[in-house]
Amino acid sequence: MSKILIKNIKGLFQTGEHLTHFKKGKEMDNGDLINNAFLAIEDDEIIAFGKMEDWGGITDWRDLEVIDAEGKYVLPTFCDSHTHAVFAATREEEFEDRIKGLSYEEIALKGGGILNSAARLQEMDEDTLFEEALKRIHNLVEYGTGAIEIKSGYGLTVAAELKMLRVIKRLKAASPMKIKATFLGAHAFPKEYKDNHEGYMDLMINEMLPKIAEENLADYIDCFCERNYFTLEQMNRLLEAGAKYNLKPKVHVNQFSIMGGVEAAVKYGALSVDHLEELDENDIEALKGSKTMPTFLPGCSFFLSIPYGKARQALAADLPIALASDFNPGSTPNGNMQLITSIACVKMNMTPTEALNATTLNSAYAMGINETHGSISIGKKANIMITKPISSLARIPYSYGENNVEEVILNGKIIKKES
Ligand SMILES: N=CN[C@@H](CCC(=O)O)C(=O)O
Ligand SMILES: [Zn+2]
Repeated sequence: MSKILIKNIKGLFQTGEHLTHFKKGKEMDNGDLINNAFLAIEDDEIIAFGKMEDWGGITDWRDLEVIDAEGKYVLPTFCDSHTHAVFAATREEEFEDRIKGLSYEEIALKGGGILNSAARLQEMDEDTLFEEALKRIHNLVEYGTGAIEIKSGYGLTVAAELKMLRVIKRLKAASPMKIKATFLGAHAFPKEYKDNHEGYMDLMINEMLPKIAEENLADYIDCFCERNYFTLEQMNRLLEAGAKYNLKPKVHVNQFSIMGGVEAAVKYGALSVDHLEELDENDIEALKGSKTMPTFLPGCSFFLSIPYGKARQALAADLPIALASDFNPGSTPNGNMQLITSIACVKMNMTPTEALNATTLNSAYAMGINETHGSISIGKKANIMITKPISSLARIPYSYGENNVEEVILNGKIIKKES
């Protein structure tokens, strides 16, 4: 049995035994912070926490590892509920094209973008793809990410989509991170189906989905519902097909245009609706009282110079908000969740506490792991990060681009830094 006691914690964030599934509206500015706290871990679970003065003492000190966190904060690790972290190559050439004036949509229409990534991924063998993705996500642990959702969608053929999902399945087994897999065959229409969209829909529904279900390769289903990509009707058809295999939706909607995707996704019981750079009253009404988590991706807005989500409007309507990185080689080549909190504070006027709630408890909900992750609660997984000595929690979003995390514990084990 392994035991860790973290003592003298300057502030223990997101604590509680009976936390609701997520925080919404005004609740999001409450961090449930305990000052001068302790946290006790046994094996992979949190077994006790509270104020230092209430620490009853541990009677059995054998094999107990004590960490003194004087001047440091302890938080649940980030849950990154939206990424495309399995890919074959970066896309700097498109970055330069955009600097010279082409838009993301124009590059895609020329055959770049997602189709560019798909061509590269189709050529790469499964082992190389796996090894590179493992290194890539492991690098994120140092920045405090303890759970990650990863999508397919750079395959776009039966073989390549299955290859991507098998890689994600292998990552689940190889990484200490909690990983969820999402099938995103409906990321873009492949070139061969340019003039036969229904043919590609049939391919996904009749060939990809049954094989994915047979090998148990996906937890969720996604669709990029957007002009020049998938229509509302196509998304509905796909989500209905996914439901037959118990795949809950988590969808890309409202990145560039509003097509009714939010309302439809809520109707199909989506766990989250992601992007939302565009959001109208109708969308907000549809989300009110629903079980669907509105998820903003501020890193994408930053990198593509497109609007930021209207977080304040959503919070004023008493909605919850999750934030995720959207880590991918095209629109967001960075998975640092601390940076995501910075952009959310600076560009979306979220408070540091709101941003930290949105990247822990609420994003855990948005990837379906809130029963075990996303807060400091007894019985939850011991997935925590210890900051460097810092003046306040606001320092995390404030010092944008800096790594304020000193140590990460996943499943009760201290993660060693790569040398
Ligand atoms: N918008 C759709 N998918 C990704 C970008 C994919 C890419 O450009 O490779 C996103 O969420 O931003
Ligand atoms: Zn995405």
